[in-house]
Amino acid sequence: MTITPEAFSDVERHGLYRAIRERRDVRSQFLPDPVPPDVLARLLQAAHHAPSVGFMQPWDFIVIDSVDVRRQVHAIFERENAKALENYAGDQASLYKRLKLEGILESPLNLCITCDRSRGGPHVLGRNSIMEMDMFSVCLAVQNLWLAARAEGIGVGWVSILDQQELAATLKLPDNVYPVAYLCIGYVSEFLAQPELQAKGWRSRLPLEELVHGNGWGQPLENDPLQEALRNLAAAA
Ligand SMILES: Cc1cc2c(cc1C)N(C[C@H](O)[C@H](O)[C@H](O)COP(=O)(O)O)c1[nH]c(=O)[nH]c(=O)c1N2
Repeated sequence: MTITPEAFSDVERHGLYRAIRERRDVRSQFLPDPVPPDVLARLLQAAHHAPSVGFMQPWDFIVIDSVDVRRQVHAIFERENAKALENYAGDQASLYKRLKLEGILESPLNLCITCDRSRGGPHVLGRNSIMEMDMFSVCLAVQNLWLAARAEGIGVGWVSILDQQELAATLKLPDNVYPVAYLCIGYVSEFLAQPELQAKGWRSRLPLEELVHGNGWGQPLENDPLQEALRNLAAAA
């Protein structure tokens, strides 16, 4: 069975681009309202429909609603965040201290998306040369869930300031299972119009036209109609 390749309607297309544009990493705006099971099931299904190397589907989803487990993860965050702060000095350190970088306890639900590196046996189609392809596949599942959540009005925040081994022990992961993404999930009071790190002056979005190269690193696209189209898009934004 196939599906005809006709384009999405304007409304559908705009909806997809809107979800991409208005998706945010949420830390500060979580509401305590629970995520209904049918909505969570849709988000998990969106994640499960991500592409994966050799159709490996290396992900598992650990749904964490226990406050006790979340407190343990939060304690790991606090230790790791204190270490991360040591990388900065002066004004940058003061700004780093003021950043809110997780919503582990404020969000009603945490979700860990893992990568089972041995799923489907040792030889995975497409993972023969680059072993990390299974991890990249899990990242695509994360992004699917993140975008679907935005369309449902639900915020997602990725917390990576965590010791991976301590997190794996807390979640009782087997040796072959790697915790790729620790996510905080819940309805929000608002979605910020721009990334929180940009709003707080940490870092800004880079101009897309400076990141598009022609035929090799650093090769210009000058006079290329694509360069022109990129500039037009930036001007319209
Ligand atoms: C792999 C990975 C890991 C992290 C993140 C993202 C990704 C992709 N981000 C969120 C990140 O800061 C955010 O995506 C950017 O600042 C851009 O903002 P928007 O996602 O567009 O709102 C993130 N944010 C945070 O507050 N604490 C964290 O530990 C992390 N870790």
